[in-house]
Amino acid sequence: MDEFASITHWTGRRQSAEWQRARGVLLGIGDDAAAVDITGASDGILGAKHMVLAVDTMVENVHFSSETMRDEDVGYKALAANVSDIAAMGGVPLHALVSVAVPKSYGPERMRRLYDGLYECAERYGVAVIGGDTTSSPDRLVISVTLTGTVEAGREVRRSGAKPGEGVFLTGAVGLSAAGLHLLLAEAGGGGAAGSAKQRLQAGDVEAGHVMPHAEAGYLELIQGQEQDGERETGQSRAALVAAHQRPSPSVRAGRLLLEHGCSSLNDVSDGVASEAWEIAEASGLRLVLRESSLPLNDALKEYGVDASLNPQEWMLYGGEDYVLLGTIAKDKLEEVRDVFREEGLPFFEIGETLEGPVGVELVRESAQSGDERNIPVAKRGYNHFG
Ligand SMILES: Nc1ncnc2c1ncn2[C@@H]1O[C@H](COP(=O)(O)OP(=O)(O)O)[C@@H](O)[C@H]1O
Ligand SMILES: Cc1ncc(C[n+]2csc(CCOP(=O)(O)OP(=O)(O)O)c2C)c(N)n1
Ligand SMILES: [Mg+2]
Repeated sequence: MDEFASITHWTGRRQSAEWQRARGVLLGIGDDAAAVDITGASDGILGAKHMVLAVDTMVENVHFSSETMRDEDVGYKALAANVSDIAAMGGVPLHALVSVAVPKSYGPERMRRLYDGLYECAERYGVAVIGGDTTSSPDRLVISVTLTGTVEAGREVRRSGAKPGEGVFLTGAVGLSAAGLHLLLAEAGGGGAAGSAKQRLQAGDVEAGHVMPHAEAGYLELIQGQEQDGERETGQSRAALVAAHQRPSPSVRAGRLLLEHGCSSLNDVSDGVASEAWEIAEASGLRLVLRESSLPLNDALKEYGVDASLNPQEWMLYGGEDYVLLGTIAKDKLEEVRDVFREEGLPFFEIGETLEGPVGVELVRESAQSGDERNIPVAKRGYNHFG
């Protein structure tokens, strides 16, 4: 199959012209460039709007491998990671351009499966696929997605908008994706150690009083002693962790609600809560204090951590690829937001607060015995491609 036939094989007859027109698409795949009219898009935005744009790339053996992701998952997640960036601006995702560099080992059927997953995500979030680029690759698959979205003019939610004295929240569970990756690599054999290498602390972190590594006492023992909430089917936890890794659910609806209710900053959790919290703290010039007992410890994560004798807090703070939103909002707005999220059946976890500088991120740990509290500095680290 030549290049053009391949593109048609992957993308042809996936989205009707009518469906795309509702997203403002005037001209889709097939010409030198696509043409769109964002003012004509039915995106639910009334009045003046601005465009928000994001791009994210996934590289085989960096972001995924044949052991961790099926081809469908790669396509799904490549788009989902971008959808999450648009959600983190409070925006509505609209148009995607997809660039792929394809090795010989990926025949037409594998690429078609990749696009099955990509279009599944596109349908779920209402994204029109309007173009892309195709090249060969000597060795590994690379997929890069560029996504547009819209947001009420001048209302995009930035990282820099947090103010001292606000609440800090998460729109979903964290740590599951990293635990899912650990599990998949461990099951693949031999990869478990390699997979957790990134999750180990550098020696210096412990002396510096940073959050303890998996082997250290405290959190793991604490949660080991806790009751599990009810019986869990074997495999249920595994499925939850694997799904979180392979099929993230970006918080678009949550982002829209948060914008509407005047949240002051948002960041999506791609590199880990610690890293994203540091980005908000630095951009906004304040201290961000998280409460250890308020971090949402998911049952499946807890169970896997206990089984693997690894501290799930490591995954929660430093794992990444959760694609939920971390943000801040004035405390007097918390109650209405809490209610709205409950009504819509969306998770909303209040995990800390912002204080006046110096810039940094801390974790308040309460002693189980004495009830004493101490603040532990949270290391500024997360997934780093050049680390
Ligand atoms: N991987 C892809 N996924 C989706 N659309 C693609 C992809 N590659 C190319 N396209 C689209 O197919 C059409 C033809 O692409 P191409 O032959 O690369 O055009 P050109 O030679 O003008 O760059 C364009 O509309 C382009 O946006
Ligand atoms: C096989 C494999 N090894 C390691 C990882 C872990 N990993 C790769 S990239 C990444 C962070 C997110 O990627 P990035 O490109 O930094 O996303 P961005 O911040 O640009 O959205 C993580 C945790 C993985 N997903 N798969
Ligand atoms: Mg990026």
